[in-house]
Parts: sequence; structure tokens; C-alpha cells
Amino acid sequence: MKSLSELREEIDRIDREILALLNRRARLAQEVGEIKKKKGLPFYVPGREAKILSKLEEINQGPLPPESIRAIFREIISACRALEEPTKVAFLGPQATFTHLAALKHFGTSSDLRPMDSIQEVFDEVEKGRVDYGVVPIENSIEGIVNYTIDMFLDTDLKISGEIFVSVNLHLMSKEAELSKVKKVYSHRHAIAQARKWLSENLPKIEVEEVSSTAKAAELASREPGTAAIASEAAALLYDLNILAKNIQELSKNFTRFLVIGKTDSEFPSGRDKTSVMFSTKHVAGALFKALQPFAVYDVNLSKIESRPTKKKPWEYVFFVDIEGHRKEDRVAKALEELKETCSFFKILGSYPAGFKE
Ligand SMILES: C=C(O[C@@H]1C=C(C(=O)O)C=C[C@H]1O)C(=O)O
Repeated sequence: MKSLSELREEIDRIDREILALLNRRARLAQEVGEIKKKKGLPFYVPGREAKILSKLEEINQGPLPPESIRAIFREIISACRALEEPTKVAFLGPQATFTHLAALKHFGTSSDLRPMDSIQEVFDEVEKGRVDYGVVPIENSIEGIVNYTIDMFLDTDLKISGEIFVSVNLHLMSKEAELSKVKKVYSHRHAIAQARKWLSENLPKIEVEEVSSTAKAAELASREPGTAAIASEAAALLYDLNILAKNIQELSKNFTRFLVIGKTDSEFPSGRDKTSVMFSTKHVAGALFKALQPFAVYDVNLSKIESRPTKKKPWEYVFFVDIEGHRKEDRVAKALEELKETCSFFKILGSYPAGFKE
């Protein structure tokens, strides 16, 4: 068996090799950047990045688990991209919200991440070209759709270029060191709903106040003695709070799904893509059935359907549908073409690499 010092020497040697390889990779990415600049192509190619990650996952033999491989390579890619220019990303702030975690998970720490006060502001920043992309929440696995985000697509021409899943682990945190000192709890509406059972069992008579985000709740709890927040671990770190109870959400498997919005979708198919469309049907019997039939005919799996009021005329609806596959794949293209023919309104919101649910 090798001694401790021998093992450490070998690790140091390997680290030097990794460093040299990382810089070789970075120089190649810079060359790619030069070519893209000359051709006027966007530097960020989400489909290519997703393909790199899934290929590495495929060949990985461990012991590192796939989520570690993805996290490490996300950072490598983020750093390589930043050599050209850090990708500018607006997200629903403040710092340490779950949307911030989603943006970090997708774009890496070498990106220029900018917190915004509202979902509307994230859309505005992208539309005005002040940032390259935006990250907004779209649905939670327990609470369902984020109406505000989905309705924004009625009024914008922005496209979807990515999706991100973040597992929501909610903790009760406070400046206080004991639960008995907590007299009031702050959090976001969704987080309060997800922790309702725990609250009624453990803090039954306590005032609970809704605020705009879990991070805002943590900030308030850091300033007001006798209060606590339900928020993420990142918020506890940022605001230096004690975690008094861990994982107080009702279901241990609780995810929020986020969308990346931009001026274009992800044109480059990654091999594991989704496509989102919105449409309205004519007011005739069987219209929705006819609209969705092409998906069955061309064997295209539908992963979500949501209907929302158009807000123009009462009782008129627009449907939002997510399907598996890229709009450039033959069967998807055919199904979408046929769907379009049956609709009074139809728009492709974008094709993008499917997010990883870890
Ligand atoms: C290097 C490229 O440009 C960017 C950086 C990538 C990387 O570092 O791997 C991948 C895709 C692009 O977002 C490329 O397109 O290959």
C-alpha cells in the first residue's frame, strides 16, 4: 500500500496535469470564440454544452457520481465561456433565492448574474438586450404552475433556450438559537404552503407572514429578533442564520422547474431536448382532441399541458404544451406542422436541452 505522502504527491502531480489540460481546453474554446466572432455567431451554444455533459455522463465509470461530473464540467465550461465575455444573466432575485441557485447551476459561477426585483423585470432586461439571458421559475412539483411567468409569454417574443430543475429543500432559520424563541415566521407563499404541515405540528400558534421571496424572508429574519424564515441553505449562509429545523417541506422530493429565456432558442439539438409551444383552438367540438392528435400519430411524447385565459376575451384560453424532442427532428416538425393547421393561433416558444432532475 502507498503511504500518505506518496498518495499526496501523486494527487499533486495529477492536479498539475489537470491544470495544463484545463488551459489547453480554454485556449481551444478561445479559438472557437474567434471563429464565432468572425461569423457573427452567438458564443453560448446551450445544445452543444448539454451534449458535452451527457456524453461525459455516458462514459463516466466513477467513482464520481454523474451530478458531480456535471457540476465540475459546468464550471469548466462557464470559465471557458467567460474568457470571451462572461454571459450576462438576469434572475429573479434577491441573492440566494432558488432562482439564483438555478442560474448558478446552469450558467456556472464565471457568469455575470444580476438579481432583479420581479419576473417582469427579468423579461424586460432580456428584451432590451441589457443581459443575454434570463432565469425565471415556471412550476413547482407540489404547487404547480407559476402563473405570472407563463402569462408573460402571451406578451413577449422571447424564446426558451433551457430548463433547470432545482430540488427545493426548505429549512427553518433564525438568529435565535432555539425554536422556543421564534414568535413569527416569514417566507414566500409557495414555501409556506410546502411547510404548512410542519408549521402546524411544531409552531402551531405562530404568526406566519408572506413576503416576496424566501431570500427576503431570510434577510428580515436576520434583522428582527424573535423571527425566523423558511428558506434555502444558501440563504442561511448569506444571512448568517442558524438552521433550527432541516427539510421541513412536506415531500422530500420537491422540485422547482426554471426556464432560461433569451432572444433565440437552442438551435443546436443536444439529443435530449424539449419543445414548448402555445396555441389556441377554434371553438368547435373536439378541437383540442384534433390539435393533439398529431402527437399520437408521430409518436411524440407530451410532457405537460396547461391552459390559461387569454386575458383578451373572457372564457377564451390558450394552451401551453411541452413535448419531448427538438423542433428540427423530423417527427416533431411534422407533428407541429399539423398542429398549427388546426389552430387559430400557434407559436413555438423554443426547443431546448431537457434539464437534469437531480
Ligand atoms: C467552445 C464553444 O463555445 C461555448 C463554450 C463551450 C465549452 O466551453 O465547451 C461550449 C459551447 C459554447 O457555449 C463551442 O461552441 O464549442
